[in-house]
Amino acid sequence: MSPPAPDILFEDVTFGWDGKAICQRFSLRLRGGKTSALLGRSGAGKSTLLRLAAGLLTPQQGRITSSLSGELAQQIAWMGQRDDLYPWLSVRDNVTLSARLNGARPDKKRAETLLAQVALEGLGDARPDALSGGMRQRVALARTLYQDRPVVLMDEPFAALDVMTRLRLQSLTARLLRDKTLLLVTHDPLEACRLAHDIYLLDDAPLRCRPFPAPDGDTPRPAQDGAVLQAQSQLFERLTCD
Ligand SMILES: Nc1ncnc2c1ncn2[C@@H]1O[C@H](COP(=O)(O)OP(=O)(O)OP(=O)(O)O)[C@@H](O)[C@H]1O
Repeated sequence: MSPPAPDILFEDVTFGWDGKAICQRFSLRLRGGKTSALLGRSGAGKSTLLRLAAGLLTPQQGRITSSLSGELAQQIAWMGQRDDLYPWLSVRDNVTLSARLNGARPDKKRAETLLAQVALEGLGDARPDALSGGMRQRVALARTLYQDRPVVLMDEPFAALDVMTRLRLQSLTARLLRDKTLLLVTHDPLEACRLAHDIYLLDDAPLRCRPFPAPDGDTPRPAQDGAVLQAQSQLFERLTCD
């Protein structure tokens, strides 16, 4: 059995680009096994925070740790706005890419099971170019699940999709990543209100984090639910008025 998904702790993290501070003594605890959404103005520093958590950038001060023992970077899977599928590999080989990169034997059966879970059954031999944008993002989701990491970082994963595809993928993501610690950067207040247990608004650099009350209830919350729509409109107001 996998260990429970860990809390992620940002402690007094300071980081800047070219002398411009993005965060100064920034602290935040992400609850293990829950989805936290980060929203804020473009350029506030949301992606920088994700990259710090992933170990792609190093804090100039402070630290980012997991409540599980071991290195946080090894506990993380990443999914971004672009699917980054390799066009010369089949869909199945894209899903099992992490095994190839680690010199492990790709588990084709598991890849097929995951493709079925994202409703792409039988498409393992297809090339990514033959798929729609929504299908490609579902392959990217299967690739993320294949890594079976307890923490998933998502940077605007559905931003490039049409609204109906986006809603479907949000629901699928919430179901398939239910037990993970998920940190989701999004510009979409509805996405945050449907998927997140904890919502944070980020002020411009140097970052300050303000909690916003997420609607009650299990995720994915229905997009047409009254409480979800009300929270979405309040969140939209906070984002546009601040
Ligand atoms: N590689 C880099 N070199 C220098 N500055 C950078 C680099 N990457 C990001 N920045 C700067 O850091 C700031 C925060 O960028 P970041 O991408 O984290 O913001 P964001 O909140 O994710 O924005 P968006 O919502 O538009 O994606 C911006 O001013 C950006 O120009």
